[in-house]
Amino acid sequence: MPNSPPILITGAAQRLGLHCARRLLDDGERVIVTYRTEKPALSELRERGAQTIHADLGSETGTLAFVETLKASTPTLRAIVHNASEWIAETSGTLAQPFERMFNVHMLAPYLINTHCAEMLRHGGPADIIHMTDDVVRKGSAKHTAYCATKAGLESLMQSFAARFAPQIKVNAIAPALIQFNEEDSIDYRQKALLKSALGIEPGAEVIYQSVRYLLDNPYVTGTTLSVNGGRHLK
Ligand SMILES: NC(=O)C1=CN([C@@H]2O[C@H](COP(=O)(O)OP(=O)(O)OC[C@H]3O[C@@H](n4cnc5c(N)ncnc54)[C@H](OP(=O)(O)O)[C@@H]3O)[C@@H](O)[C@H]2O)C=CC1
Ligand SMILES: Nc1nc2c(c(=O)[nH]1)N=C([C@H](O)[C@@H](O)CO)CN2
Repeated sequence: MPNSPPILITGAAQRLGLHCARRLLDDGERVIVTYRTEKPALSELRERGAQTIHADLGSETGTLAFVETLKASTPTLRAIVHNASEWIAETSGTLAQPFERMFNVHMLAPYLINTHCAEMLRHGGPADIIHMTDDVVRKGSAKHTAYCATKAGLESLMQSFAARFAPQIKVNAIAPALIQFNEEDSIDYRQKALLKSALGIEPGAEVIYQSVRYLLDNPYVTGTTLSVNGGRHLK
């Protein structure tokens, strides 16, 4: 869609966000991605016409600086996908600092970006905001307590913004569980994680792109959470 406003995906230099950026470019969408750390795949996205903006969404200052850069880059947006995230487990060390970091990237940044950029989505055409939460919000997490709490906050923000921005802007969440392991995950960890869902597979990032595409294309879905969890709730 060469004349359609761009889709913004935060934290899309790797993994799920990168895959969604690639697939949306395949669809002919205009794409803007943010990155905190330069990664090899960013060159490919730039060659394909994506705009890349450096953004540290770990503080109010960093997020507001990004908002200014974004507003200078485009007058309108087709969608915002809040994908940037840190997955920090509880350790015996400091508790507050990781909690603050995840609060900032999972809650404060989406809150500020949605508030400051809503007008960019009000252009008369289809407009979406998508919050990437986590299936673990359903029941809490003993090992990723602060992570889960901040993702629960992101889920709540989705509901509030859906009510506030209707009918011009649809706002939804995607709640994944075990989409793509990290390289350092051990065989034992992987085997145990796969047993936690009814379907028992590591699906890969395409299922997240399919979920994003569904929400972008469906004009009658807002204020909802799309669970992409392989049936974890059945176990
Ligand atoms: N992968 C999975 O199986 C699951 C993923 N999810 C959710 O899906 C989304 C995508 O997951 P995944 O691709 O694994 O995510 P990653 O862990 O790969 O993180 C995505 C990006 O977020 C960026 N980021 C982290 N903190 C900040 C910050 N303060 N400012 C700017 N960017 C930041 C990272 O940048 P940098 O490279 O600089 O660190 C990274 O490139 C996330 O929201 C995640 O919580 C939920 C459940 C399962
Ligand atoms: N920012 C991230 N969040 C999450 C990740 C990740 O790699 N980065 N991974 C998971 C796991 O897949 C977990 O759901 C099961 O192992 C959760 N969130």
